Amino acid sequence: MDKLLITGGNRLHGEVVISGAKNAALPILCASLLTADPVQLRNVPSLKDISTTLRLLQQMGVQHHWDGPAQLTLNAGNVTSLEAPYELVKTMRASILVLGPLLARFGEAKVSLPGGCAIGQRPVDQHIKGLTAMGAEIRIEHGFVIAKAKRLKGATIRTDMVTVTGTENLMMAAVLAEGRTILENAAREPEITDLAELLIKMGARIQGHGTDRIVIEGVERLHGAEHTIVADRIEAGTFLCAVGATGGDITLRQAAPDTLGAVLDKLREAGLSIECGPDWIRGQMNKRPKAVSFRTYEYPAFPTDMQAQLMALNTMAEGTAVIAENIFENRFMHVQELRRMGAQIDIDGHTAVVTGVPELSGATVMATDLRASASLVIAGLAASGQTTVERIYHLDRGYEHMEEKLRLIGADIQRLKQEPA
Ligand SMILES: CC(=O)N[C@H]1[C@@H](OP(=O)(O)OP(=O)(O)OC[C@H]2O[C@@H](n3ccc(=O)[nH]c3=O)[C@H](O)[C@@H]2O)O[C@H](CO)[C@@H](O)[C@@H]1O
Ligand SMILES: C=C(OP(=O)(O)O)C(=O)O
Repeated sequence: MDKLLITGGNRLHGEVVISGAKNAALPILCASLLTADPVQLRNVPSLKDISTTLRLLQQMGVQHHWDGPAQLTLNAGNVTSLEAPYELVKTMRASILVLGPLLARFGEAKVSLPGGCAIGQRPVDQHIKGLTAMGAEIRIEHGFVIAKAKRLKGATIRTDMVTVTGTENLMMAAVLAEGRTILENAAREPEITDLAELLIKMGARIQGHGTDRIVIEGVERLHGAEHTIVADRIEAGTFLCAVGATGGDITLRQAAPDTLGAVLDKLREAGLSIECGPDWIRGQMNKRPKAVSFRTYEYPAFPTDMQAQLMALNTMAEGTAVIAENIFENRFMHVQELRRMGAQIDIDGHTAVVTGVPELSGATVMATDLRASASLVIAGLAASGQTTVERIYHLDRGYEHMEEKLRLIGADIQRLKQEPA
């Protein structure tokens, strides 16, 4: 398992090109199952989760071809299997996103329940509730969701909570259903808007995406389309936290500042000077950060996927921050690792109280999930001495060439390759 070796203390200066969003690309790859025509994508990030999804689609008979860097064509003209096996699903929650498209186009699907994930229980009951309301017969057997439906029928579905992949799965199912589907209490994340925009290019009739009420008129079939995946707002936010921690002056290119409102507000509160253009963000920091309290909620509020990174910034800030995690019940696993670096953090239920210290000290730490890993990298970049971040396969799931991008802006960071025993 690879490790990252970081020597802290370098200020960050220069430009970073932001990749396409993982959480938009994953549902979009699954949306290729909805048509027999080619779907051409640009700005596809090169990530472990993307290669896992491509393997999953490939074993169903979906062909893919890289046409150039970040350019991918998918063709689901000859689907031969309607099953998503455990081996491919276990590492990646997003694989549940083949359920809606398979059921909508082929009338059946057998999808392994996603494996236990570190940040919470993450059930898929709302996906099942919605598809059942659309007329699917669904049973759970031997760890698989087994679903059948002659043709899905439009329905009004109000999910018990706001769910991102739930909204995506139901939206993808509804585009080929008979009649009108209304998704109430829908998620409003920019990645949902991006998926809806691709589906509309494929011939889907969708309105209200980006709001909490999405209305979909089902059509008989979809056709191929071309689409450029939206920039990764979480990657952008992570780099801004990094410069907040080390000090310096960085400009993010090919970014989407309009998707980052709540994050930019908090970073400004922490003392960063931030300027934005249509597709760039400049972040400058020349002092010790100030502590900023925040609560995670659904978009457009502060995202849970940025909680660990902003906590890392708070560990070295002046003052005390109160951080409430309201989306996942077990998303503080970076805390014990940050403490190993000298951070002062108390946890009470879903609230963390972080009292900033003047400096963290490098240590060997263990990455436990994707964003926890990013928080440890941020802490390591600012800490005194050397930090080793172990188990970085989590980071490779969701950040494209993170250490190379950081090195280009002056970080002292290396990957130590370790072949599995
Ligand atoms: C691939 C992808 O896009 N992942 C993102 C997606 O995950 P994901 O879509 O899995 O997260 P959800 O929005 O579904 O989860 C929100 C909350 O609802 C609960 N829930 C969800 C569905 C369900 O059927 N039953 C249920 O109880 C979850 O356990 C969680 O507590 O949104 C999360 C919240 O912004 C992000 O952290 C993830 O990065
Ligand atoms: C939790 C995340 O991803 P996933 O839903 O794929 O586990 C994330 O991107 O932070």
